[in-house]
Amino acid sequence: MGRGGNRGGGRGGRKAFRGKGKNNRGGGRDTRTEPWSDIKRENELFESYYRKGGFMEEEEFGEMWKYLASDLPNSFRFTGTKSDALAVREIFKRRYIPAIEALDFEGTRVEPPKPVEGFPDELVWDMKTHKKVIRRHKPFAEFQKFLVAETTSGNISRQEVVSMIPPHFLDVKPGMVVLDMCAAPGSKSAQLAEMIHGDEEERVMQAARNESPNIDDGGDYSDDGRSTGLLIANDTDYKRAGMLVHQVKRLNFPNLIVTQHDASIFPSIELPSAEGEKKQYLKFDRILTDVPCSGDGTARKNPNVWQKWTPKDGLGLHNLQLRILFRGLQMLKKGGRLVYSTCSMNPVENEAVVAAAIEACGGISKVRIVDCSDHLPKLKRVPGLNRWKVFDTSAFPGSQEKMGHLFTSWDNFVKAQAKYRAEEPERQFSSKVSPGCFPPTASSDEERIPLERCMRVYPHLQDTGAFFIAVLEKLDDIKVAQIRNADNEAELRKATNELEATVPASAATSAVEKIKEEAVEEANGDATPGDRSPLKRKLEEPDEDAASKRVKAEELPAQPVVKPEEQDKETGADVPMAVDDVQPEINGTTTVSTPALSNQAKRLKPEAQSQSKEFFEYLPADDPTVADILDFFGISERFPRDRFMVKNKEGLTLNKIYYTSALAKKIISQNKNRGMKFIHCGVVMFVAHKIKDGNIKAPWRLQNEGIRILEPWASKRIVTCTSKQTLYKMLIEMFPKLPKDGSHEIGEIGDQLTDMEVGCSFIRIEPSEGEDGFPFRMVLPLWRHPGSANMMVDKDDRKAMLLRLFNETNPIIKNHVLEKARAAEEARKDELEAESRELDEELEQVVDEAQAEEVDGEEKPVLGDYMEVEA
Ligand SMILES: C[S@@+](CC[C@H](N)C(=O)[O-])C[C@H]1O[C@@H](n2cnc3c(N)ncnc32)[C@H](O)[C@@H]1O
Repeated sequence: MGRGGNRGGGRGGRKAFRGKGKNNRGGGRDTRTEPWSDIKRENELFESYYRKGGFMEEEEFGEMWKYLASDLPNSFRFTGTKSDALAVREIFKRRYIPAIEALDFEGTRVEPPKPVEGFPDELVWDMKTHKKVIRRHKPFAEFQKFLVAETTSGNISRQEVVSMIPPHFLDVKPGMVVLDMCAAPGSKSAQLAEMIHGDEEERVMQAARNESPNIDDGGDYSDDGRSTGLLIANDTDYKRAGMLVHQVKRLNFPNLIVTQHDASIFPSIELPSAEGEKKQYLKFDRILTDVPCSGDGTARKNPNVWQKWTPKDGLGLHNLQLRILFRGLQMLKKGGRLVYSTCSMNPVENEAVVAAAIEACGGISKVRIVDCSDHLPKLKRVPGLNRWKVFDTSAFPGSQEKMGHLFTSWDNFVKAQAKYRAEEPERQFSSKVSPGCFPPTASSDEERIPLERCMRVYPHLQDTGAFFIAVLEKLDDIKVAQIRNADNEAELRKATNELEATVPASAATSAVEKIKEEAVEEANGDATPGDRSPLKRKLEEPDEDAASKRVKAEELPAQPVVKPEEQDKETGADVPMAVDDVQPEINGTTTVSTPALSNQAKRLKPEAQSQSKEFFEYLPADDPTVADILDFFGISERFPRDRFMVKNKEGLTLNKIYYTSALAKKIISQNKNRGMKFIHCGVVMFVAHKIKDGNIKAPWRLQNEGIRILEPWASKRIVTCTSKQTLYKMLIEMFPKLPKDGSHEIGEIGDQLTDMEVGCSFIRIEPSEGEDGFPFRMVLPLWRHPGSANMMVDKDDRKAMLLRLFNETNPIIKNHVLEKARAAEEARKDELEAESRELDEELEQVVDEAQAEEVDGEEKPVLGDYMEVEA
C-alpha cells in the first residue's frame, strides 16, 4: 500500500446502525435528536427476552446487561501492509502512549490505549476514554490529530473490536478468491483485501530483483510475486455500495471488484471458456456473509436498540439471512470456508439460520460447522446455543398493549396459534415466525448439527459489543436440499390443525408480567412433537449452463448516483440481470400465512437499480499510449501490458488509465454484458497531464494509487531520497525552484533532477534504522517542471506525513505557484477597480455633458434625476 497520501482521503468507519438497506428492518438509522448520554438504556421487551430466553444464568445475564448498557471503548486497527502497519504502530507507541499516560483528565489519570488481546501483532487497540472526550478535550488534541491524520491516510481504521473478528476466522491466503456478500460500508472488506494482498510488495520486489520469494504460506505467487487472488465486495444498497467504494478505493488494490446485487440471488459469474467447451462458473475459496441483522449487539453505541427493539426485528430478517447464507454455500468451492456473522444476540438470526441452511443443503455431510476453539485462543467467547425460545408479540387491533410469547418449538407455536384462533380470534401475532426459527430436531445423534461450535461474543467477556460467528466448511456439492417454503408450511399447518383438539386449554401459562411461555406441553412431557421436518423437494445445484439466461429486471426509479470519478462517463440503461436458473427455493416470504411466491416472482427481486453505468474497457496489449508511458519509465517487459483499462464507452485513453489484476480482468470482460452490476474495479495508474510543459514524450502523471505496483519494474526516471531533511523541504514547499544554474535547495533530489527532462518521475525512499531514519519504504510521484519540481501529494497527506515523520502538528505549506496566482488575482482586482473608477469618471462626464445640454434646450430627464410632469 502506498504511503504519503496514496490511500486518499477515505474516512471509513461503521455507522451506528447495521445494514438498514431497503430490505432491513430493526433498529434502523440513528435518527435521534437528543444526546446519546440522555437516552435511557432500558427496554422491557428486549431485557425480558434475553433474561428469560434461556441464554445464560441470571448472574451472568446481570453482568452482560450492565456492560451492554455502558459506553463502548474506543477502538482502532493499524491497517495496510504488515510492515507499514507495524511502522505506524511503533510511532504511536513511542510518541503517543507516554504522552497519554502523563495526562490528567478531570482529576483522574487517563488510562492509555491497550492492545486488544487475541489479535496478532498488537495491531488492534482500545481505549476506555470515550471518542467524544478525545475529540473535544484539549489534553487529547495531539493524539486526536494523529488519529484523524492516519485515518485519512488509510493507516488506521476506526473499527469496533468485535467487527474485526469474522475475517480472522476465514483463514484467507494470498491468491484466494473471496466474496464479501454484504460488504458495505467495507471495514471487513478492507481486512479481507489486506489478507489477499499479504506482503505482496515485498514479494514483487524480490521477483523484480530475480530473487526467488522465500514464502511457504500456501499462497499462489506465480504472477511475479503479485497476488493472484481476488475480492468481490458486494452490497445491495445503492448508497451504501457507494460508501463501500469510497472505503475500498483507498486500499489501492487491483484485485478488487465491487458489485451491487441482492446477495440472496447473487448471479453466477462466468469464466472465459474455449469455443464449444462447457461453460465454467466462478466458485469461491472463501465467503463472508456478514448479513443484515437487527443489530441488538450494538446497543452500546446504537440508541435505536434501546428505543425501538422488538422481536419482529430478528424474526423479520431470518428468511433473508437464510437465503443469503444458502446462496453463499452454493457459490462456495468444495472444501471452501464460509463465515456467517451478525452483530445480533438473537438465536433466530444466528444458530437458527445456520441450522436451517445446513438442513437446506442436505445436512452435516454437506456442510459442517468448523470447531475453531484453537483459533484466536485469547478471544473470549461462549459456545453457540442448541436450545432457545422464539419470542413473538401479539395484540388486539387498535390496542397499544402487547403481549409477549415465548415458544420452544414450531409445534407449540402452531398449537398455540390454533388455540388463540379458537379462543381469541381477534388477537393478532406478528406472523413472522417460521419453522426455521426454532432449534433443529435431529432424528439421530449422527445427524445432529453441533451448534455449540458457533461462537458468541458477549459484551462482558472482553468489554466489547456482542457478535455471533459461525465458520462453515462445504464438504460436498449441494445436490439435494430440504426446503421449508410457504407451500410446505401451509401443508404442515393443515396437518397440525388437525391436532388442535389435543392442545390443553392450560397450554399457555403466564411467565413474566406480559410474557407468555408457550412451551408447557413439551415441558410437561405430554406433547407429541409433530414431525417438524418439512416436506422434501429436490433442489439441484444451479445448472450453471442455464445461468446465462436473462431475467428482465423490474423497472425502478432512478437512484442517486455514486460520485463519478470519470468525467467522460456516459449514462446508459441497465442491462437485464443474469441469475442462476435455479435459485434457492427457501421460503422467500417471512410469514407463515403469506401465499407462496412463484419461482419466477422469487427471482424477480432485483435490488434497486441505478440508471448510471460504469464502463470498464480494457486496452489492447499493444496500445500505443501505454507503450509510450511504459517506455518513458523504462518498465520491464515482464510487467503485464494487457491489464490496463479505461472507463469510457469508446475505450479511449483520455483522462485516466487504470490497472487491474488478471483475474479481475477476466471476470469483468466476461460478465460486463451479462447483466452483472460492477460498480468499481481498478486502481488509477496514470492521469493525463494537461498543463503545457514543453514537448513531453509521455504527458501522463504517475498516480499515488498505482505507483507502488509499477515502481519495482521501473529503470528510468527514478529519484532517490536519502535524507529526512530533503523530504522535509519537499513536503513544506509545494513547488521548490530548480533554477537553470543548479542553485536549488532540495539536496540530493535537486541534484538528480537537474539534468532530467520535464515529466513525471518516481521518488524512491528506502526505510532506514534509527530516530533519523525513514520508518517504512515510500514511493511518491514527482513532476519535474522546467523551473521547479512538485511532489504530487495533496495538502492533507503532506500534513499527515509531516506529523508522522517530523511530529509537526501545524505545518505551513508554502505554495509559490498558488501565491503567484493569488498575487495575480489581487493585481487583477486592482486593475478591475481602476477600470471601474475610470468608467465612473466617464459616466460622470456624460452626465455633466447632458446637464450642460439642458441649459440650451428642452429639459430632459437625466440619470439620478426625476421628471417633473406638467399639470
Ligand atoms: C452488517 S452490514 C455489513 C457490514 C460490513 N460487512 C462491514 O463490515 O462493513 C449488512 C449490509 O448488508 C446489506 N444488505 C442488506 N440486504 C442485502 C441483500 N439482500 N444483499 C446484499 N446486501 C444486503 C446492507 O446494505 C448492509 O450494508
